[in-house]
Formats: sequence, structure tokens, C-alpha cells
Amino acid sequence: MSQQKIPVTVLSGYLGAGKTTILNHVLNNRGGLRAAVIVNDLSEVNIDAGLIKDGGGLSRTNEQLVEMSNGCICCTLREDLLREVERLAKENRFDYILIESTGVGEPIPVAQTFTYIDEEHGIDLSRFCRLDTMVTVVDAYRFWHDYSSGESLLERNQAVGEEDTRDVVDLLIDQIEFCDVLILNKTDLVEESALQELEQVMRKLQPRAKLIRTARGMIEPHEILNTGLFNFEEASASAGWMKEMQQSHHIPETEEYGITSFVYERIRPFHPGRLLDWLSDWPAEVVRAKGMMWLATRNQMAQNISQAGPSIQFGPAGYWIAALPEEEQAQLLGEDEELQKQWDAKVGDRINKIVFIGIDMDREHIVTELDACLLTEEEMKLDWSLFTDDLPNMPAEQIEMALS
Ligand SMILES: Nc1nc2c(ncn2[C@@H]2O[C@H](COP(=O)(O)OP(=O)(O)OP(=O)(O)O)[C@@H](O)[C@H]2O)c(=O)[nH]1
Repeated sequence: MSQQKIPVTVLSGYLGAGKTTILNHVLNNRGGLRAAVIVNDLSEVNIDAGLIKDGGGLSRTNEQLVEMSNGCICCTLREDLLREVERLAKENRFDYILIESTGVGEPIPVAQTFTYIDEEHGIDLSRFCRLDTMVTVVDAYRFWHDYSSGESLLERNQAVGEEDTRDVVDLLIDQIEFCDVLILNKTDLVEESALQELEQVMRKLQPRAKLIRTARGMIEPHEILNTGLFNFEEASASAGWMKEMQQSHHIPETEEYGITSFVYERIRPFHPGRLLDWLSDWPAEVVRAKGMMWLATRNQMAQNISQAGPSIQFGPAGYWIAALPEEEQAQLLGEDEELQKQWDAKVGDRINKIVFIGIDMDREHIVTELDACLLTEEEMKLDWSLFTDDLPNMPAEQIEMALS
């Protein structure tokens, strides 16, 4: 007899956003469906599990709460997650599995656990269950505070380990940019106009997800259970900046709150010194920027830029195709129509292409300033390798910016 695949919902969201509150509300209103719940806590004592036991009413014997503590299911406890989900699914007595991730967990590795066959342990979760909904909970009250804090998880004593150098804002943006349902919780603490603005910003950052407002986690369970919304490819390409990059998908502006986006595009390299000065004095009204840069001093390597709030990461992304041996170039070009269209006769795929999303951005000013960072006609004729280059040279290294 073939077994029905169990739908799995994963709740992500920064510490204190309201994941446990939402989970409890859903469990208390689940209308008799049988749930298996997995809660993950970084600390040794799984506080959330206690709260769910007390508040969620998971007392009946045909339901189950699995506690996973002392690690994170997106990294150190990934194998444990695989085994637990496999075990629960094989019991064949649950209508769905609900997972509460830690507040510092990344959603993509958790989603991958369900979509890829784990060769090492020989576990293929897609045989028993299907990832149904990736939910990200955002604390509407604390969002701007956390987004602009400039603090790292280490500084807040929330890091997974000493080597965890992530900024709070980078985690927030990763969680927002990869989800099917985005819950703006704690709306009781925020005024209507501020909420509307925040909603518009979320729409820009994550145009695909269903946006839901909640106060005290009160959500209709069907909004996050068995929705059928998850799709790995779509979720991976759902970030607002990606949609904006593909010009045909320009997201309509929401003039009311001054939330806009645009793409800066130039086929001329940046001067490393002037670019570093500009990056270090980043325009505060830009909420999110992402793209590729062409740096005169690194003519062979595309540079990646990713900014969220006060965090700017910059560094080599990989070789320009135009820098590869001709045979390889020809092969890649032959396979890719998009690439052929963009290909420049002189410089190939080298380009500066950056998406900016912001509130009350002065587009003209930003463009003028960036244009001034490009090589001048005179500089174009010089030996580019002689320019001083103090920009970070490791993948995704941080740039110190002046915080106004
Ligand atoms: N005012 C208000 N408080 C809320 C709301 N939702 C949750 N809270 C409170 O916020 C605090 C954190 O909520 P939790 O549900 O524990 O948040 P969490 O995301 O599970 O937190 P971690 O497990 O630490 O990541 C608790 O004190 C909740 O009672 C809300 O909508 N409004």
C-alpha cells in the first residue's frame, strides 16, 4: 500500500519573533489533525519545547513532540533532523509535521534536507514526506531596530560558535528572501501607517511570499499547513533583488511610502579607491542592494556585492566568462542565449549590475556618485594594475561603513 506523503511546515524567524506563540496557536486550533512537532533550540535546555508542551496541548498519546537541542538543525543537527523526520514519517500516523527552527537558523539548508537525497546516510526524505510550507516570522515591532543595529550574532551572544561571524541583519534578510509565507507578527505593538510601510518593504524584498499580519501569533492554521506552496526553484529565485535583476519582472513602485527599486548598469570598470570610499559612506536610505561589480584591478574576476542595512559584503564571485580560455568561452556562449544577448564585443560579460531597494532613495544622486567611481576616459588608457586596491579580497568579506 502506498503511503501518503506527510506535509512538513518549517517555521523560521529571528529570536523572539513569535515562532513558539504561532506554533501553540496553530496546535490549539488544529481541528483534530494529528501533529508531530520538532522544536530546535541552540541551548542545552529546550525552553521552547516546554512552552509548547504547556501551551500547545500536545498531550494525547497519538501525537508527538521531539526536542532537538544543543545545536542547530540547519548545520550541526542536520543529520539528527533527517533521522527524526524519517522515523516520524515511517510511523505513518501523523497528518503533518511542524518544525520550529532556532532563531538563528538559515532556512535554505533546512529546505535542502527535504529536497536532496542524503547520499552519506542513505536517507531520501522525499519518499515519506514533502516540504509543504516554509514560513518566516518577522517581529514587526523590532524589525527596524534589528535591521539597522549593525550588530553581529556573536556580539549578542547568539552565535552558533566562535566561527559564526554573521550579522543579525544578514540572517534576517536570508530568512525573508527564502520563504512561501511571511508572517508579520506583533502587529499589536505597531501603528497602522508604520505597518503598511513595513508591509511594502517586505513586498519589495520578497514579492512571491504570501504576506500575513498577526498579533499574538493568531493565524488560521490552514494559512501555513498543507498549503502546497513550497517549490525549491521558485523559492530560491524569489528574492526581490533577483526579480528586479530580470528587468521584465520590475516590481511596481509603491510611491506612498517612497519604497522604490532600480538597477544600476554600466559596462565600464570601477576605480577601486573611489568605489571603496563610496561603499564606506553608504547611502542610509538603501535597505538592500545586491549585484555584480567589475573592478579595474581585478579584471579577471567578477566581484559580488551584497548589502542589507549596515552590513556590506564584498568579494570575488568567480571568473568572468570573458576571462576563460577561448574554447570554454565558446562552449558556454553556445549553451546560453541570455549570455549571447548580453555579450559585449569588446569586454564580453564584464559588467556592473547592481539592484538597489530603498526608502526615499535619490536615484539620480546615487547614479551620479556611482558614475564618478567608474574609470575616466584618461584612466581607461592607463595600466589598471597600478591603482591601489584596498577592497576586501575574500568571498563575502565585510566592509566597514560609516554609520550616520
Ligand atoms: N505584544 C506581543 N507579544 C508577542 C506577540 N507574539 C509573541 N509575543 C511575545 O514575544 C515573546 C517571544 O515570543 P516567542 O513565541 O517565544 O518567540 P520565538 O520566535 O519562539 O522565540 P525564540 O524561540 O527565542 O526564537 C514572548 O514573550 C511572547 O509572549 C505579539 O504578537 N504581540
